[in-house]
Amino acid sequence: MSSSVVYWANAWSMPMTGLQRASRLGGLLPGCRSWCSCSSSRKILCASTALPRNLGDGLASLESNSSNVSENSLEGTHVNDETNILIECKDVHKSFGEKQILRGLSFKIRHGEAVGIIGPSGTGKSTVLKIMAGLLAPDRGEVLICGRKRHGLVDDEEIAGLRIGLVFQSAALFDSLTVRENVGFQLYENARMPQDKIAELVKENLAAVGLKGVEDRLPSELSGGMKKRVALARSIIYDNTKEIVEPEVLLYDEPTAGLDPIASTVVEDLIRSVHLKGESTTRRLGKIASYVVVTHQHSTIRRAVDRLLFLYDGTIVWEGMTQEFTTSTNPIVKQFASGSLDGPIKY
Ligand SMILES: Nc1ncnc2c1ncn2[C@@H]1O[C@H](COP(=O)(O)OP(=O)(O)OP(=O)(O)O)[C@@H](O)[C@H]1O
Repeated sequence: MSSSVVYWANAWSMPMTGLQRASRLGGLLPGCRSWCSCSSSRKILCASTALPRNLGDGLASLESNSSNVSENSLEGTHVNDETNILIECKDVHKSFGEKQILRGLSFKIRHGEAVGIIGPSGTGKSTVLKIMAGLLAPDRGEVLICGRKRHGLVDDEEIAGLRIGLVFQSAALFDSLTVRENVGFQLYENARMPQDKIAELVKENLAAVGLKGVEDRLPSELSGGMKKRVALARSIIYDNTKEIVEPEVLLYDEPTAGLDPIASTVVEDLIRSVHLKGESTTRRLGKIASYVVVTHQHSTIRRAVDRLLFLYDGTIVWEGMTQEFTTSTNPIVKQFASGSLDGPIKY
């Protein structure tokens, strides 16, 4: 058996064949699904014992980690660390029919990073997340997971030791299941835990997203914001009785879209709080080693991520630390940050 786990949280658009396939593979997540083609003796194969870096603390090395970034588009501090790369997209191309969406996209997500992907609507941000999660295959270029090329999609047996979760914009809860069953679905399906222990974990994870006493409700009895938080609880719950759990990269697609400012703050802080910053994956099991957030919201950019990738016209046209975003002189970034109609971005 492979030791790989690639898990996909909260996907709502999975075709039935995929669901059935996931079930066969033994790890179906709720609305999410889990491809657990793994044995119980899974090992951390790519967890770094190095502490995640505090990216805001003056790491001075500059690095162009994106071959298509223009000369002046790398700003500020970047990590020149080739040993801690969890996911790498290399010269990725993707078209839908005649429409070319990605035209040679390259970037790296390192252990410990909190990365935002921003850019105008329709530029392919969600597509990038799906490619990273293994739900879509690039037409050209490659995706490396812990340095190993992914040949297939999510159930690629050769990917080992890194879980990749995708939290879709839509909460994608199972309508006929209670909140408890939705949040605990993965554990009810896969874990060898007593039901009361799972219920306890569900309660804890719901409390972490600011929800109490909703376990017995159906999704239809929740507001949109509550559903999003339930979906987040579902994406962070894990079997904490296991001795070793793979580190995980969580990919969030517009986690705060449609939320009021306070609910957005709750979600942004939650995204931060489940991150493994400052701790070793080997010590705190099952926590989020790195995460990537696609967002349009300024508050989410400010609160939830440290480094930004700006996607435009199929490539990363700018990358920098979050604080550099508003002061950048890059005309594309300037226009986007100010919301101006004048500039290189045409609608
Ligand atoms: N499965 C698909 N089939 C055909 N076209 C698609 C598919 N998925 C995405 N597209 C198209 O690819 C383009 C990029 O879509 P994507 O959702 O990745 O953009 P985005 O940057 O996330 O947009 P937004 O910010 O509006 O959410 C869009 O034009 C979209 O219509």
